Amino acid sequence: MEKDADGFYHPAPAAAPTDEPKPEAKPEDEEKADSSAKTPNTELINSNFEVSVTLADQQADSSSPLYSVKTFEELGLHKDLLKGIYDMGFSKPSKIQERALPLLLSNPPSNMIGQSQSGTGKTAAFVLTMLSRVDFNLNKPQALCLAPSRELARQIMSVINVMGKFTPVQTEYAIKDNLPRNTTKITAQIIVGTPGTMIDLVRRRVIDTSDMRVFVLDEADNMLDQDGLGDQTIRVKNSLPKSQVQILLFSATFPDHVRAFASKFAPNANKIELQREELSVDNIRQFYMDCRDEEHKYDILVALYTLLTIGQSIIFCQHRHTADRISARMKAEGHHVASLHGAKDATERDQIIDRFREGKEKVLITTNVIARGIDIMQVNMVVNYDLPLMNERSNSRADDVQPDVETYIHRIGRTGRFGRKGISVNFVHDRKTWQQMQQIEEQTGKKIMRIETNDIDVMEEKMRKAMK
Ligand SMILES: Nc1ncnc2c1ncn2[C@@H]1O[C@H](COP(=O)(O)OP(=O)(O)OP(=O)(O)O)[C@@H](O)[C@H]1O
Repeated sequence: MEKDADGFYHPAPAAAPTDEPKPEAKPEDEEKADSSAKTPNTELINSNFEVSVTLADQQADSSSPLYSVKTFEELGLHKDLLKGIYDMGFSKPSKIQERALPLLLSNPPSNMIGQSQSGTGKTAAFVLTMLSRVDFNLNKPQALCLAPSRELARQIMSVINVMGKFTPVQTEYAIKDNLPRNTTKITAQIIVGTPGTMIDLVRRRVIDTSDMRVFVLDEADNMLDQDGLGDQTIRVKNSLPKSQVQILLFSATFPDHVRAFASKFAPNANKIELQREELSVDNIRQFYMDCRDEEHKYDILVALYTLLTIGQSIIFCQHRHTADRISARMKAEGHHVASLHGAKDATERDQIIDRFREGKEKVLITTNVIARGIDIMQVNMVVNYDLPLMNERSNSRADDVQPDVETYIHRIGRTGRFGRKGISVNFVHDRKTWQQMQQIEEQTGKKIMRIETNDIDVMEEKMRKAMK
């Protein structure tokens, strides 16, 4: 593969991904699903994704009707919780919920490791479990939920508050700059937060863990990874009573290097998972655009601006300074964009994500900080301005840096929520990024199609077609 006359890197002809998006079989209710961001796509509820269930109790019969439910009523939930579920507009459990909920809610409580694609209803499953396990008459912490970012913790909290709105549940955050410094005791039943703040509150005994019943790790692979938040998460777990706590690990991805540890962390867990190839959903159409160099990436992003604002879009950069730099430049050129990353202070982060969630901002330029879990239905485009990369180790040659396939799957999963359509675009600009994209393609088993960038009008037309 060499640079051509236009300065682009192209694949060898035999391996060339086709220019034209493949026609896709339209799900029957596609039009309906697209017509309103509020109408869930029943494709996901009816989908044939193979959900594999491994029961911790080998004697149990996984084909028993007890292990799969078609309605929320069958779960024997309290009527106030059922009301909350229906109030959210959920009529039936999703595929993963069908299998997960009976196991999550059965007694005695058992641990679970649940893996299914982004946007398939994992959050609702573990929130329902927390809400149905706590005793509302006891004013003590009984469920802890950890997430890797404050944005995700706040989102999970909003699901708890909506689903639990007909119950007397009390909730509290364990996120930075939220609790008054002189707080001595949290009496709320469910606490959601990030690991650093949570361990701090546990250590200072602001959170008494003696009555804990449920411990949830959302984005669990990231939370257990030693390169990530592993240490702090383990410390939180070690503060919990040794028995009685139901441990729930959920993520769209569980790479091999955390899989074994996850099984130790949540011993005897029931496991629900999908094949890796099925993890990036088919309703997200993936493209790449080849750019001549870094500067050309910026030009292409600007050329895409109109398309980015048709719905909402998220632009992912590898570094905070890139997010700041391109957003400042775009703003100076009169475009309306927002940027969000971990170096901004808590209040600003909250304001930015809230404005984006409310649709007041249409384009969000960010880093991996919101690659996971963030659920905003109107996001119909994700741009990987920089491909996600594994931690660049100081001693590794630039050429050796591997793509971070898990993060890629999570990033593109910010669109195509709950079976809706979405598109993702990767910018490649040299041999190295091209190879990294090929590795992503190989490892996810999903084709990434090329979109020409030579002629902006043609590019725009192709994108518009793909977005329909
Ligand atoms: N049974 C249901 N019926 C209708 N909508 C649902 C149902 N379950 C979940 N949803 C909606 O689908 C969207 C995605 O769900 P959720 O955020 O739970 O996905 P997730 O699997 O946790 O995603 P991620 O892996 O990205 O964290 C949410 O907006 C949620 O409200």
